Amino acid sequence: MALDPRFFRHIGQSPGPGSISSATSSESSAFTGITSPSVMSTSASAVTMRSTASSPSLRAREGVSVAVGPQDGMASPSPGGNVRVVVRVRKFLQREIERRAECLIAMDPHTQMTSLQAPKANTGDRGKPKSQARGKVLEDKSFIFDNSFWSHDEEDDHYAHQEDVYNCLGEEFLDHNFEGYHTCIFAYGQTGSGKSYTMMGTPEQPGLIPRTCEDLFQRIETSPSPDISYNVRVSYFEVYNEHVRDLLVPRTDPPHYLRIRESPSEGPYVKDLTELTVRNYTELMKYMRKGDMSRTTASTKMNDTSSRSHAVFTITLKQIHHDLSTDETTERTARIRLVDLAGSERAKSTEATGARLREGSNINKSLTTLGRVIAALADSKKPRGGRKGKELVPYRDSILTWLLKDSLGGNSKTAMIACISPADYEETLSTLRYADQAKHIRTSARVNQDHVSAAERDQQIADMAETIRTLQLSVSQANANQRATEIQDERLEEYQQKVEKMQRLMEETKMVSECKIRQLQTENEALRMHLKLALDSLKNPIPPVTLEQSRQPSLASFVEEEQLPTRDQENREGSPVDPSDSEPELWEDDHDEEEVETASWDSNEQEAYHMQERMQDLLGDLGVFKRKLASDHERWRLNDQSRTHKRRVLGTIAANIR
Ligand SMILES: Nc1ncnc2c1ncn2[C@@H]1O[C@H](COP(=O)(O)OP(=O)(O)OP(=O)(O)O)[C@@H](O)[C@H]1O
Repeated sequence: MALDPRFFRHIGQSPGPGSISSATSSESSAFTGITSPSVMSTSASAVTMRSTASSPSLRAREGVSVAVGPQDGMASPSPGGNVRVVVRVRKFLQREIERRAECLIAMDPHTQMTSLQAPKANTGDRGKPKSQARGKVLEDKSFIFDNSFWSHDEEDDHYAHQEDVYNCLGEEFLDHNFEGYHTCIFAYGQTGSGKSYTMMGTPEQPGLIPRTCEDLFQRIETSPSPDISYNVRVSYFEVYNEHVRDLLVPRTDPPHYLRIRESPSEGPYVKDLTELTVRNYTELMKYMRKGDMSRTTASTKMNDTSSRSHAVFTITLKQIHHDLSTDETTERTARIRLVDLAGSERAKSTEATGARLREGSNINKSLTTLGRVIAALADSKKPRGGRKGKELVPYRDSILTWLLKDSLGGNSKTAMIACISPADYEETLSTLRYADQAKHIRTSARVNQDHVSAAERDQQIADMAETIRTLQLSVSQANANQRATEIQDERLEEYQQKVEKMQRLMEETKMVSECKIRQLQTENEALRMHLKLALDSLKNPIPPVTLEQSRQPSLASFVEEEQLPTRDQENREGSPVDPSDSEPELWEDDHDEEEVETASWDSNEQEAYHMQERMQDLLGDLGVFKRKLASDHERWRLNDQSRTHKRRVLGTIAANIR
């Protein structure tokens, strides 16, 4: 570990204490890049090898001048460096022990060589180095990397613990961050090969990310210069099924995905990504764990807690140094990107179906693109500077490569940790080939430093104050507009409620009216019938049958007798009529009957007449009622039209307001 030499020079002090992470951590280990005791003992050849790989570590240590680079307010240039590539093999997992898997990996701590042995066809074939698989000849392969971390058997001397990986790689990269470089460390490998273990680790065995965070705050807290102030911010996102999701905000259903934008100075970035300022290690870890919990993982046949997404944890370190004597400020910004990629997987091995299968195919797709990007960047014969060259690197073919564009081939010191399983020939060979290609990638890291004079700073402050004022104005304007919109919305809602209520009322009234009409129509019909019957019976009176029988002869006799008295009178004209001979009773009776009949006719006629009069009145009333109903209907129809019109107008107002 080393603190920024420029700052030490400024205050004339030596670097602070070493990393708290490891007792084996020391300047010598950082120089050699080898920290486990056994590896340290064989450091000579390793040093030679890493020197030729032009690792960022050596450049940074030699390049103290970088830290005191040009004071012109521009980022200082630095020669390009190759991507640093390390490989780590894990121990056997339970399922591999159970199937008595054979370890196909060997690592030489002297040369940092990783060898992959072809699997034997059967146990009797021990001597034969070659075997056949699907028509292909499987051969032993060897690769040399910047570091080969042997984490297979803890009993071995050169076993690499979590802290060894950090001391060898993480610590050195943190040095670069304090020097003002952007860095990126990403773990690559097949599913279940140990990427998350290396990057995150477990609470008992913390990985590279927590160790980097811890060391970062250790360095800040023990910073010897009071003139330097630090600002640390973190963000954490995942790329899942080709979508970006913020891991520092609670999960939502449906998930909220973020968009990617590109700025001319910063390259591609995630828009609206949460970036939190952190003051200490505890706070930072809290956010990291929160993000970790939110990350998409699932159990597969190959790994109980398989990461189904690529996770990108970013720490932005800003160092502001103010020189009291000149009243000048120097700002250094470094971005520490720590990436835990999802593992490549074979559907056949994972036996995934449904969502898992879809995830797996998306993971493979983006990793294939990463492979093509690495291949394009590693092919030094192809020009990369011009327009033509840019088009050759397929960054945009996946979200992952698009977002890592700067880290893979731009302003960053980058390391790849290739994680391999000890007993999977084909997958391991593929990973080692990827890693081998990545060694050839050269990035163009530069110190991100801004030098600001007192006058420039004052101008910046004035500009910022102006921007803040404008923003405040637009915020208050927006607030006012929002309030007005809210009031309009409330009114609109109120009005709509009233309209609905009115509509309901009218519908109810209409129903009652319809019911009344039906009743009146029935009554009217009944009255019509009644009247018709009454008139019919008046016009054609039909006497009751009994009355008809008794009254028929009497009527006949009545007619006869009506004529008789005339003759009798004629006969009796000369002779006195015996009053006793006359039939006065009969005459009286007949006369009474006639009178009764006439009276009854009169009263029936009267009754019919009254009834007719009443019917006329009722029909008249009905006509009035019908006319009233028709006018009510017309009124409602007009109201309905005006309501529709009002609604339309209000709708247009609301839409205009929004
Ligand atoms: N160096 C190691 N030492 C001990 N255990 C390890 C080591 N590396 C990996 N493991 C164990 O192997 C298993 C798989 O590791 P891990 O989850 O890190 O794989 P991965 O590459 O991240 O997988 P995926 O891509 O599916 O997420 C875990 O149980 C982990 O604890």
